[in-house]
Amino acid sequence: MSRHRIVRGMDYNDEYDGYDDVYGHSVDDDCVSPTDQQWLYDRARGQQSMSAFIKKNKNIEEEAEDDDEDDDDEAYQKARRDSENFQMPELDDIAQAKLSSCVDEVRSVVGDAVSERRIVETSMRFDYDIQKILDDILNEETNKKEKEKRPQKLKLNATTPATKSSTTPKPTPTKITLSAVKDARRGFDIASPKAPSSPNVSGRNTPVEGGDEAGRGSTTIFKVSKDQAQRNAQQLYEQERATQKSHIHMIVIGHVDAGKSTLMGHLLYDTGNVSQRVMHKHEQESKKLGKQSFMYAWVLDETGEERARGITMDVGQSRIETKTKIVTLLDAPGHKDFIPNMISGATQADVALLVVDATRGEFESGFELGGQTREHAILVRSLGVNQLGVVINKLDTVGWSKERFQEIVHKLKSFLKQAGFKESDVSFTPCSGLTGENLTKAAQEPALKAWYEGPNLLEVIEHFKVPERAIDRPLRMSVSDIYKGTGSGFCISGRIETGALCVNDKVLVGASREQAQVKSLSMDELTQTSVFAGDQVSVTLAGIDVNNITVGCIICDPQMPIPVTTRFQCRIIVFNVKVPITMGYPVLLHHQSLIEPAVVCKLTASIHKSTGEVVKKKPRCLGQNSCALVEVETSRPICIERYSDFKELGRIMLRVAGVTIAAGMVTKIR
Ligand SMILES: Nc1nc2c(ncn2[C@@H]2O[C@H](COP(=O)(O)OP(=O)(O)OP(=O)(O)O)[C@@H](O)[C@H]2O)c(=O)[nH]1
Repeated sequence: MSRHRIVRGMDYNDEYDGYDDVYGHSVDDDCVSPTDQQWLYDRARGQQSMSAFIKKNKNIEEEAEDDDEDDDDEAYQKARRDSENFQMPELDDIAQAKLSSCVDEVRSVVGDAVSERRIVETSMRFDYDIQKILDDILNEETNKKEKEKRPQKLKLNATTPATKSSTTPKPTPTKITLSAVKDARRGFDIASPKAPSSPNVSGRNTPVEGGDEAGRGSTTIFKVSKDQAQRNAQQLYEQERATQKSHIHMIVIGHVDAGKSTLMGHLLYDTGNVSQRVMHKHEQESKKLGKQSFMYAWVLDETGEERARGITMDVGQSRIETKTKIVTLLDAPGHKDFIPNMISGATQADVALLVVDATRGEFESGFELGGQTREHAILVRSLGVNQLGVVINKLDTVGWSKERFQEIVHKLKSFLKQAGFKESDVSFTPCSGLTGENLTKAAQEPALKAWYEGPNLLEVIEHFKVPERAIDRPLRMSVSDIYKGTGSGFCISGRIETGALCVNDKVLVGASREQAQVKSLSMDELTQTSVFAGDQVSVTLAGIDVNNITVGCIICDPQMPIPVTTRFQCRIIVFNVKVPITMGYPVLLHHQSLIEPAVVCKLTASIHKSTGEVVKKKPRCLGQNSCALVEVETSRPICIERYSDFKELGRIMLRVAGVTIAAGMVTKIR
């Protein structure tokens, strides 16, 4: 009896409507089928693979673009640093050039502690005289008086005051050195956060009329403790974690029924992470329901509905310890209805295990006939996962056939290369999650032992490299869950993408820019005093209404806030579109755990996949397998980063009617 009776009972013609022309076509040994050409990147046709696309985008900032875009970029730089939707004044070309070089020069001295608006205003006021501008900015008292006297010449969006500084010693501009300025900045009397007039006033759940009134454009730099402001996160990390094992998050992906939960459940049991008593209970209970073959899957499929329906619906989480690592396992749902959950899980992952069912006909339906093997692999790669362990599972059903193993490896190798995985970062392991063959011990089954001498699954996991963590960057944490804690305040959970977070730290929450205080931190239910980039954590927050925080929002450093915007430019690769993308195309934007309705509001240019050169400015539409610069607009403000600034927060995915139509990287924030 199939575990997925209900799913299998579905009308797949309806279910996979829309996938026909993208997913489910074979990559043959030597050639790609004609329909695959629509979305796979065929080098033979002079087009670039996704790997090249992704590689290319790593240097996106350095790419030359057309003149219009250069102008836009100036605007972007300002908007990004100001962390608000600050509108640049309209100036003629010469004034614009003067202003730009002035802002850059001032910025190189004062760093990010001074708002963009402040620099622009001061630059214009002092007719681009650098010395006067620096003098003014670094002398708060003078600046304050000047500001009071002078009428507002620029039409600005936000109503909040610009950054204040009061106690900065007035340095002689000619003597300013970077270190001196840094010291001076530390002495700024940073304005305290303005208390919201009502808890809901600027909440993400309560969009406020007039956009910029919503507090997202605030230029206030919040006051934080000296300890928080001067913390050396890298040093703290080394002190606290030097003796601990490194930690990685591994997502387990693959087509529905490939055996992911069984494999992980068995692995957890074999590594001693599930007691015999619990396993016995699962065995007895699953037997009663005539579903004994799911007993290992039940370790991770914990909800009644998942067990009754026989499918994983949300990402199950558990952890194992290897000799050198702590590995958090994220068991993703395979069915296409739950891809949003799978995406949310994949955003937390460092590495992935792709499970395929070796059973004849089953591998083919997962890989070639509209299955999720392809989509999952492409999604995790687009989300930045570059190490992949492929598990050729259920090999017991084909008598441990070497030929079947090789056939599958061959087909997958070719596809994964085109999806952007480096050959050296991909491994293939024959296993049976049900029998436990080759999971934690070398192959025992004679038919497998006869031809396989490679690593078992645990060794594969052990050999994953730990990605570098951006610990010394400003704090960014994406919220994937919100729940009521045991004490006062409430809890959020999610991944620290960059930086560090300590108990008592002040943080800014999402697009509302409201401030909250960290009351407690925990990781795997253990209390912590500090957590770091790469950690999956629970945080108890105080000082903010629970209604003002939503899944998908970003928690950030009050002194280096994340940009908030409703419009950004991104470079996308189009996978599958029934109707070509035109201006006004409605999509669901996936960014970390955020799912937000959005519109493709501008088709800036079609670009060449290999060279990144503009092929056509302002194309009228984008078809399958095209690469383009587009602008996306959301109805509500969201927190987002440029890929070149924070690659962790600069990736997006566009989906329409349950189908992933494009993946991309944010290149500019408006
Ligand atoms: N013969 C055999 N059957 C297996 C193996 N692994 C899993 N199965 C069976 O395959 C079915 C599906 O297994 P699951 O572990 O639930 O599959 P899954 O990939 O987690 O399913 P979703 O998460 O819902 O996509 C169950 O009936 C399992 O007993 C295996 O190695 N060999």
